[in-house]
Amino acid sequence: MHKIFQSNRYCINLLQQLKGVRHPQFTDRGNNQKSYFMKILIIANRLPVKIERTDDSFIVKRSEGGLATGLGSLEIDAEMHWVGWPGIHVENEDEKREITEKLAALNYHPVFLTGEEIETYYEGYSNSTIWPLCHYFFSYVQYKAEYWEAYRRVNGLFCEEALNFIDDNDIVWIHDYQLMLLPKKIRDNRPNVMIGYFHHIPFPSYELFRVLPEREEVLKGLLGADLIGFHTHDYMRHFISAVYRVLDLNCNLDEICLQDRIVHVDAFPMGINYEQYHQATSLPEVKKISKRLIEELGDQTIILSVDRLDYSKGILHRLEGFANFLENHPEYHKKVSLAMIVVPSRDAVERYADLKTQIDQSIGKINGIYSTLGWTPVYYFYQSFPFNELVALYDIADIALVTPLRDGMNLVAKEYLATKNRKPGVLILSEMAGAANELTDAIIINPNDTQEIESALLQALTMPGKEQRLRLRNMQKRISTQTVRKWANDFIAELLHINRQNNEIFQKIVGEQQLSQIKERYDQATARLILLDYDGTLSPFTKRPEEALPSGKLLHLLKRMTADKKNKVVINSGRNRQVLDKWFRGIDLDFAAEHGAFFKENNRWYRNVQEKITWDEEILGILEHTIDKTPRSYLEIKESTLVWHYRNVDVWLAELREKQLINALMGPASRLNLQIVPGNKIVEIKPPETNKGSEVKRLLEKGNYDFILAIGDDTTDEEMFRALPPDGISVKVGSFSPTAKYRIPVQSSVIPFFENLIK
Ligand SMILES: O=P(O)(O)OC[C@H]1O[C@H](O[C@H]2O[C@H](CO)[C@@H](O)[C@H](O)[C@H]2O)[C@H](O)[C@@H](O)[C@@H]1O
Ligand SMILES: O=c1ccn([C@@H]2O[C@H](COP(=O)(O)OP(=O)(O)O)[C@@H](O)[C@H]2O)c(=O)[nH]1
Repeated sequence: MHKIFQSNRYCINLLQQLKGVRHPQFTDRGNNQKSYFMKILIIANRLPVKIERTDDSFIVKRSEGGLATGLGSLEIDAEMHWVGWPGIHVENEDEKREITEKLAALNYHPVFLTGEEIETYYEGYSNSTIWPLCHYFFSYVQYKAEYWEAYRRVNGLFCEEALNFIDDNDIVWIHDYQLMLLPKKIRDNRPNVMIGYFHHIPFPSYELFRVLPEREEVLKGLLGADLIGFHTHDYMRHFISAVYRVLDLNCNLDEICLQDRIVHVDAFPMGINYEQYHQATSLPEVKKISKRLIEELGDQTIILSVDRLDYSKGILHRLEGFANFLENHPEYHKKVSLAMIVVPSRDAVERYADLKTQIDQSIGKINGIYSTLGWTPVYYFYQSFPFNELVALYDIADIALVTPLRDGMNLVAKEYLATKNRKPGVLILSEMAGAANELTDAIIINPNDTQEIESALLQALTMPGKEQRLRLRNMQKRISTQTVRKWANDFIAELLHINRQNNEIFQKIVGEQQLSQIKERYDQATARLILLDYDGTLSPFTKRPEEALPSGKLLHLLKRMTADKKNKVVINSGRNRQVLDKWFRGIDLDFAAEHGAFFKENNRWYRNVQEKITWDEEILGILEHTIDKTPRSYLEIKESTLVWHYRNVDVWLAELREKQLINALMGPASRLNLQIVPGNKIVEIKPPETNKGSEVKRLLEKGNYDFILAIGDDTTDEEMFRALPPDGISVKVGSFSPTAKYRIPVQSSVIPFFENLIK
């Protein structure tokens, strides 16, 4: 029984092959690391520093956030540089110079922003357009031409500064939504460097992303990277969906095929420095603060929440849930308090300033109603806490209440769990945080349902110690292995792997050197066999197959090729006999039609398959049903094959229907000994005996050639490439082929290639 499921996913095949061969890990590279690259350049909106102005100077303090810690622990021997905004507004040139010199000692390179740029690029496009869009706050999105202009301009400033430090072989790792145009800008200037981009916030569904007027430029900007990382598979999926819908690019699962390289997309959930938090409760300073807090709070149960002031964090929903809880559970009055840390953030953005007022009012109301002389229901801190104080709060808190309406990851949830060393605690976590994907032993809530917050609080307050410890252990197991160090190392390892893979693939592109090698062999040959696929190779892919008529230029080329008596030129196509005869009338070509089911030699057609097939009712029924459910798809009935075409169907729907169709056809196809072949925007049902390769084999048995060249763009052409002898020349048109020796990235280069060859 012949049943072959060929994948049309060249890139995946290739990836699998290459993965089988070698998957470089840092340790693989032994002592040769320096030959791979010399520097890693991190570019993020903010430098990991705090700069304080003194009377006559500046003090620069490193601020080791999660990112800096992770990158600091990269298992890679390379010089590390950072480019970013120093977080301080300075206009005076002498002051800028002084700060630049101080930062240079740390390998940090500042991009200074003017007041106007902070307003339009940072508060504007970054935090009033992209941030609300990515966090599903559609009605908060503000479009202003000057925001977009500034965003572009400032991305350009980051690029200019970064270019001062980038050499070929360097790694550039760009972070976050403030710099989405930067990967392309750097690629345009330094085509050979490895570029990674990590998106720290959610990437919204296409339906939301599409509203962005600059969606195309933003996506193209990101595609300058070789690797694009997200916290979760959902964000990754949304991004790929936006790419194929907005840019109409060829995407194969986690790969986006561009003309000159593949961009990979993957999920890398960011972790924390687990040990730092886990050991923190043994620090004398932390112990002291914890003790003081316990004394001050008495034996109250403490619910803790920690976030930047941001509408995405669901602070008002949390307060409403807590207020409901107090109203409905008076038995917990004087026994439970909510300690709420709200770190000031982006307060020049109107929405943030408004939210601050609403939070103040809500807390005022709750405390006004329920406070007693000895009990404050909500302790509210509108300030940032240093590490020791924060971990002391994590340590003493019985419950962490994390309720974002959307959050890229949420590191606070992980930090709370990691700190839990001395005594257990319960995490209540919103399902809308990226962290919820990993922390499945938390009490997961939908923060929009304030009743659910209320019942989660009750569940947490009554959870037996044994269950708390079990849940905690499970989650600590995960976060202690998926650390920020692993996150950074995984990302860079993948970037190196992709770079190597892209280099291997792209060595095959037919450039001047490759052309002259092929031409030399062509010129020396005495008997040549030239096998040509038609659609997508000799003719561009059109909306309707009947529109893909040969151009005058092509017909002229074929006449010249066939005029040379040393050439046997065969069009090896999936098209039927009638079309080939009609389109190439008067040219001395041979044909193979319907994937080798028929062939024409010396002006006569022969068949390799039985008489015209009467198609089985069940198969026709399945196809009909698929067409009914898939607008703009249609069936082509040929003499020996049935083809379901879906080139005009939405990509997502087509993918779904393709899978469903193949599943449904499997039974009848195996009963009737038919082969199902997925191709480029088609699924073909055909007898298994013939394919484009069987036709090549037949031709090779009959003739003796000293130059054999096959060219094609589709999966079905792989059979043709595989059937060539070892010295045969296989040329893939378009994206990658696991088999072909050469590649011509675009169809429009095919005719010029042959014109040069026969010149
Ligand atoms: O620089 P700011 O405007 O003050 O904002 C602070 C950072 O907030 C965002 O954090 C995100 O990254 C975290 C780590 O990946 C993730 O856990 C969180 O869910 C995200 O919201 C933002 O992405 C950063 O660029 C800001 O610097
Ligand atoms: O007073 C505070 C409150 C928070 N954080 C840190 O701020 C980060 C917040 O990260 P998260 O991913 O939770 O949210 P983001 O603010 O990045 O959206 C965490 O690492 C916290 O430890 C801090 O240093 N001091």
